[in-house]
Amino acid sequence: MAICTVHTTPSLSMPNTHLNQRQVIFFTSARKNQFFRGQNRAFTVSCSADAKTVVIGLAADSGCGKSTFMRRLTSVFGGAAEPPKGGNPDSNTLISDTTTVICLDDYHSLDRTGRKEKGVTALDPKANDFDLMYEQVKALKEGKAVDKPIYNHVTGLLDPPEVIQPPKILVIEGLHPMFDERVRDLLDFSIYLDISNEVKFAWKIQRDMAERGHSLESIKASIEARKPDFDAFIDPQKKYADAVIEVLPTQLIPGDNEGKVLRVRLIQKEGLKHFSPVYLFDEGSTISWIPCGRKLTCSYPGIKFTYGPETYFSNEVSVLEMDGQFDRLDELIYVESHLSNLSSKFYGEVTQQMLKHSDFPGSNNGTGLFQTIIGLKIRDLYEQIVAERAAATAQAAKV
Ligand SMILES: Nc1ncnc2c1ncn2[C@@H]1O[C@H](COP(=O)(O)OP(=O)(O)OP(=O)(O)O)[C@@H](O)[C@H]1O
Ligand SMILES: O=C(CO)[C@H](O)[C@H](O)COP(=O)(O)O
Repeated sequence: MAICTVHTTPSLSMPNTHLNQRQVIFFTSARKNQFFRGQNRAFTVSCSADAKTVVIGLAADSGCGKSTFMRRLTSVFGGAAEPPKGGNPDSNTLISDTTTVICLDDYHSLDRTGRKEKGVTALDPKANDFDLMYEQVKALKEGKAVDKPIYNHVTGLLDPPEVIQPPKILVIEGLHPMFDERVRDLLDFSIYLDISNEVKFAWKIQRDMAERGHSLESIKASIEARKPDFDAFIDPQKKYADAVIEVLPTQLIPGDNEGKVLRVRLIQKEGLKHFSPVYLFDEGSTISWIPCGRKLTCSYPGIKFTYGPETYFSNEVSVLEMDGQFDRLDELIYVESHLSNLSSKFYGEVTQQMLKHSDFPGSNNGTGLFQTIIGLKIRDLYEQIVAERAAATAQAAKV
């Protein structure tokens, strides 16, 4: 769909008829620059700029909560996300009314055997096709469908491609959304999930031992084997992110390394056009707040919020931090009422979203809270961009 202008001309048979000279309508871009002749008038359709897809990048190592974040984000827009209908059952793509989430593993240029033969990991840029990633994200952003490859995580092979239509919001999630400068420049907003080694280890053990039957030694070995490439190619992307969710062990329990109680920091870049950071109490000031008391039930070790300005990789940021976990999620409304710039559509929307997905990992702590907040921020960013485009088109029509 494109936003187009219809130029009407007086009818050839009725040259003095007063007609609207221009009208802004929605038209398929296939009709662009065509000439039509109606009953009493002739008109052409010209499209100054095609309506573009908003592109969001989400970077993180494997097993760091990308899928959970995506489920929270999709829910903010309503509707469930599903794999392409009738397609490859092992597709990594998730489509909803508003969003399409593509997994960048699909741009692995080497399959599992190829990586083994060449002695490279999936994190190594040599195992990924950044030219194709750039071309296809660019095409989707311009409103063109693409034939995207599929990396099959079950077989470790590259499957035949699937057609991806340009959505309203395209999320590219995976190991390298901000690695290649050309791809990075296509992003309207970028997020990095920065999970500390201790916490990553605890989550991996929980998932891969409990749910996938791996041994403790094999989990340790896999983390160690990936670490050099993670440090070289994945971690450095966080300096480009507009928002970083940093997950660390709690500071409320001295010496804790269980990874159950978490300290989570939402690092938000200042000065972006379509994003204004969430703040606690008083924008720009430094705050420390322990909300436990009459309105918020807290068992040991309690909850502590902090907020304030910082510098992150030479960028001015504001950081909202939550250490600890909620006992009763419905009481989150008390915390929500003290946060500003949430981009919610009604009072209590953050709490409502969190309650709706109370079974998702991290719903009782800052990971779930900050993922939900960023979900609302992405909706707001999308709505701002769409409104700006509509205003620009209306203005062009007036001129
Ligand atoms: N906020 C959280 N709190 C606790 N555990 C979490 C959290 N987020 C994720 N996990 C754990 O990590 C596992 C992986 O989460 P998720 O599937 O969302 O990550 P992912 O980055 O999409 O993983 P992959 O890339 O391997 O598919 C979950 O099954 C859960 O055990
Ligand atoms: O880091 C990863 C991204 O999710 C995977 O390890 C990578 O895609 C390789 O996949 P596989 O485990 O199928 O070899």
